[in-house]
Amino acid sequence: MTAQIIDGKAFALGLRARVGELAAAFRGSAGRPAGLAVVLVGDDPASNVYVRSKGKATIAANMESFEHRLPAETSQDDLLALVERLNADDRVDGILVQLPLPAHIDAQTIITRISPDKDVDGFHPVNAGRLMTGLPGFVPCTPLGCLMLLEDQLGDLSGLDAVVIGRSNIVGKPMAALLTAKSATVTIAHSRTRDLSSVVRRADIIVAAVGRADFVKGEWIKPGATVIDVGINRTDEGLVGDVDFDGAASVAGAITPVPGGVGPMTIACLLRNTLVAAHRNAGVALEEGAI
Ligand SMILES: Nc1nc2c(c(=O)[nH]1)N[C@@H](CN(C=O)c1ccc(C(=O)N[C@@H](CCC(=O)O)C(=O)O)cc1)CN2
Repeated sequence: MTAQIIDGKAFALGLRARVGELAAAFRGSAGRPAGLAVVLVGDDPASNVYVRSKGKATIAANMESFEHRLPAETSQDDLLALVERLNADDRVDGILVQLPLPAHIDAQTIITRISPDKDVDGFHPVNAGRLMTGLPGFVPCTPLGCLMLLEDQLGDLSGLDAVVIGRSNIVGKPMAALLTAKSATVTIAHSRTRDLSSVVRRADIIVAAVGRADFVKGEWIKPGATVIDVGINRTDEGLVGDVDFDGAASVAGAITPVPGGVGPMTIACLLRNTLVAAHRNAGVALEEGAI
């Protein structure tokens, strides 16, 4: 193996500690803690674990956690009514509805009802528009975490060739927007991309977010490239990413592992976004570049 392993777990712990210190200071100046409401509908086992981790991480970061666990048969109208109550609750700075939702609920309808100023997931169309136009807003946590790891690894990204594999609203599209804003030359590849291996071979940065185990092969990777693996695929061999790790690690310059790479950054960035939301909502200044 030649690649350096990018330790997302360690980076996330550092970020969480910084957010925790700033959240304690916020509590002092605002006279209340920053608050995050997390809503889980149903009993998906992985979602259940993520929601529990988010609650624990919120409390450990000196913030208040409001957890709402609703039965799988909750109606869309009842969920919308809860979102409206959370929008109006001054103790709540950030609202997150855990995805996926049960099939009878339209996720986009729910996301669009969250106040954009409490949308710490950054999924609301207003925040997507702010990201595209360079206005301050909330950036989805997973791509924000990927960007932090990339900048920590490579420094200035300008002029680098980046390929984002996957075009979801949650990862692929915001990731491409973030890399574009950093002046990388960005290609979004997807299931209809012709000759994907050649497209990937040009890239200095590869972000794989396809949701298919071991999809990206080592032979596709340019020697020395930086590989960010967003995939979390549960297989008989355990948890694996979208990148064939062993193949890629023998050619890449640096690579994120699964687990322990991008995943932990998602929750750390959620806490970061909640802290930013709390400062904005309470009118308390947060020093530029503090986190
Ligand atoms: N409303 C949202 N729903 C979902 C999001 C999201 O950002 N907002 N992202 C994912 C799930 N997710 C957080 O919600 C998440 C996924 C993975 C991890 C993580 O730390 N993964 C570990 C492995 C943990 C495991 O064994 O499963 C790792 O990669 O090291 C944290 C959060 C979908 N839904």
